[in-house]
Amino acid sequence: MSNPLKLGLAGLGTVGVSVVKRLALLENELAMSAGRSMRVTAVTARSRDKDRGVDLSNCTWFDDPVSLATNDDIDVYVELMGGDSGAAEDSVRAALKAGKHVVTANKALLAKHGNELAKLAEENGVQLNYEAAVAGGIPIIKTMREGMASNAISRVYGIMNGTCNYILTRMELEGLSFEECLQDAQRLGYAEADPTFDVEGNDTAHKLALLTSLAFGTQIEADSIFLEGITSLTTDDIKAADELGFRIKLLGVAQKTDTGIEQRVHPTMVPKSSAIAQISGVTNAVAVDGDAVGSITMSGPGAGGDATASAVVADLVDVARDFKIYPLGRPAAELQPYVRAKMRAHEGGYYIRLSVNDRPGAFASIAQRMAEHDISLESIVQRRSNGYFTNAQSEASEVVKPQAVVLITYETTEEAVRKALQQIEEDGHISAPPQMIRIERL
Ligand SMILES: NC(=O)C1=CN([C@@H]2O[C@H](COP(=O)(O)OP(=O)(O)OC[C@H]3O[C@@H](n4cnc5c(N)ncnc54)[C@H](OP(=O)(O)O)[C@@H]3O)[C@@H](O)[C@H]2O)C=CC1
Ligand SMILES: N[C@@H](CCO)C(=O)O
Repeated sequence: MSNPLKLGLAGLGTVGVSVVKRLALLENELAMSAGRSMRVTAVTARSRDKDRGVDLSNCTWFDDPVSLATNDDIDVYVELMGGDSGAAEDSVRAALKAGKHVVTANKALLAKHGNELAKLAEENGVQLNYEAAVAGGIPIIKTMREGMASNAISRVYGIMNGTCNYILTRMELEGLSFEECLQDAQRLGYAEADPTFDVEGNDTAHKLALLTSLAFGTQIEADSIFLEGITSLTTDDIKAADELGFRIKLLGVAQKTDTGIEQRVHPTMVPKSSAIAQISGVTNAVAVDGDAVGSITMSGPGAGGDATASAVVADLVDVARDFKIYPLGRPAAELQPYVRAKMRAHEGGYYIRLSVNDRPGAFASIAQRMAEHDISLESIVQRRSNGYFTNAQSEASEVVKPQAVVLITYETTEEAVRKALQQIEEDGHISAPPQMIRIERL
């Protein structure tokens, strides 16, 4: 057997510690399948004194990630700190330039700098592996980059953030508040260091940006992604979706259209009977449509120490086996420029919740605005609220009853819906900004 593969590990948090444990637990099995043993020889984190619950006594401690990344005594730099700049960026760049293989779970870094980092890895003849960066334990990078290499891919979509799916599932099934669910997701190690990245959709966008590049052979272009998170969703929306036969999921979708590639991340209503609606808790699911295979869907744990460590260690096994592949599936110089499809041209059904002031003519006016933009309504659900309030725009003495009205549209365009809603707001018949959720009949 060859010499051990020496690993320098930066980051000893949820994922880093799970990687150390998994390497120790499966030491012999991994050595057999990889053809050589793997050993963590050097580590870094912010705090040297913290008890991590793992034995690091044989590892050299580094205060500085860049020094670790470039140290002569490591073969692979394993970056598990997170962040799209600073220590993560500097150390990964330094490692690649120093001829070290890099394994990382850092989708934020790759979404921002992936094109350059892939090029740097190629120039230095080393691997840049990042299976853990997308959908945790699901081997979606390998599936798309290797297993589906002979397919022309037309669409990739899915639930790619465990924290959001965990929150939405518990809000729906247990009626818990958003904050309670988020705190639990943080306690369980699912959320990002800054959880706004999860709930505002950025984390899904980072992952989608990587899958888009693999799917269409284009440069990574995360800044062009249409982005809406789950923070504006209310329990009323979740209940209304349920009553109408839908479930709300945060989806990332990338698909080819006539005008370019659409990349979007937003809460989506999916029919309860669809496969994606059955994905609950921290589980992720990614579906890929290819011309030869039709549609392939993979589901599995999208976050958490063990699941993510599974992907990190698989990447390490690839390095140990000396498996070579272009990080983005083709030479970085051959990636095509990304051409963005306009979100306003997006076609689909829409859920619209309006808080309508119950005055004569309000409903007729709303229906008229919809008709003016050729929007056909599949259903209208009207619910009287328990309370009354005084409408600021009405006479001081006038008391109006707000009514929650939910409209479900047939297929229409984003442009039409946005224009109609803008006019409805200007008409003054609603007491709060409209809620709009896209429907995907998967
Ligand atoms: N948690 C998950 O389920 C998943 C996470 N990821 C990604 O994996 C990476 C790590 O995530 P996770 O383990 O959850 O994060 P944690 O916050 O749990 O751990 C981060 C670790 O990095 C160390 N660290 C942070 N900044 C520095 C720095 N400047 N110098 C040295 N060490 C530093 C921290 O040190 P200290 O402990 O001393 O503070 C900590 O040990 C991120 O990129 C994340 O997006 C990917 C998939 C799933
Ligand atoms: N915070 C991320 C971790 C996995 O990438 C999530 O919840 O999905």
